[in-house]
Amino acid sequence: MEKCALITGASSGIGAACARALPELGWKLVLTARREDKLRALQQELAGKTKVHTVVLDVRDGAAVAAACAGLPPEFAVVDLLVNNAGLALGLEPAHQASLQDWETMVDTNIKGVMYCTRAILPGMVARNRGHVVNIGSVAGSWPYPGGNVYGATKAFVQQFSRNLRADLLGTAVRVTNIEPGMAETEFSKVRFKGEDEKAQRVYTGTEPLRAEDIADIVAWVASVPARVNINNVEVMSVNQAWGPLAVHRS
Ligand SMILES: NC(=O)C1=CN([C@@H]2O[C@H](COP(=O)(O)OP(=O)(O)OC[C@H]3O[C@@H](n4cnc5c(N)ncnc54)[C@H](OP(=O)(O)O)[C@@H]3O)[C@@H](O)[C@H]2O)C=CC1
Ligand SMILES: N[C@@H](C=O)C(=O)O
Repeated sequence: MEKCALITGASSGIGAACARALPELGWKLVLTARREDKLRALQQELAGKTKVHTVVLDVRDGAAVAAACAGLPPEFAVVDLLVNNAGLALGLEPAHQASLQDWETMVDTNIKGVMYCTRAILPGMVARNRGHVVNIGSVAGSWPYPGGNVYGATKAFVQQFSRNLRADLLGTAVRVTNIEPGMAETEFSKVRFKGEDEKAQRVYTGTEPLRAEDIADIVAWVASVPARVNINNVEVMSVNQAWGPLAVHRS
């Protein structure tokens, strides 16, 4: 049976890599993000591999999330895998200098976006007594670093929300997994440094970070273990990174 996965933030990085990895395991896809051109290009790339429906969606807009999830075409309406991946970090300033607007954007995207999407999709999963919510947290949710202030705190929310969802879902067959990647080379740093490409590139210079595909492989794995198994939490770093986001070995 072809099952349907809904991925937020599918227009680049880890979300796009998940979209490329899941069809091999028989998943059809609902791909969402704000950049329609990127979604369409990915839909074209995946033509012939699986069925793909795209939805332009800003996860910060709770009403839009609810409407989009309620209005999926019948072929995509039964979502068995929700990948809450859309997220971002903005800025690396210490708390006393950081932009409040950046903080609000991170809270709205990384916390409220995950809440809105989960709340929209979860009732169907519970009613069918099957489904899986995979949240993309971060090592920044457990490990502090200078400038990580609100970004890390949003990912700590994702970690504890994932655990508390498990508590609420006990007695159902619905699974919840929190995946916490370390540094992965995606558009993440470009977004964080707001187009200051040199700063963004410096993050990945002299080291070999994770690739988006590495995280997508983990998403595919946690979704394909036997239904009796719930992988609660996966913390994954490049071999060149140790105890936290700034503990990166560079040659
Ligand atoms: N790269 C890294 O080192 C790490 C990343 N992560 C997490 O992984 C996740 C994916 O990031 P990554 O792939 O690295 O970065 P990218 O910047 O490559 O991808 C982020 C995705 O999120 C989407 N997105 C951002 N804001 C919104 C929004 N308001 N509404 C809908 N979609 C949105 C973007 O799409 P669009 O702009 O088109 O809306 C894009 O598809 C994030 O949650 C991030 O925090 C965790 C640990 C490490
Ligand atoms: N690697 C990032 C993860 O989320 C970070 O710099 O915090």
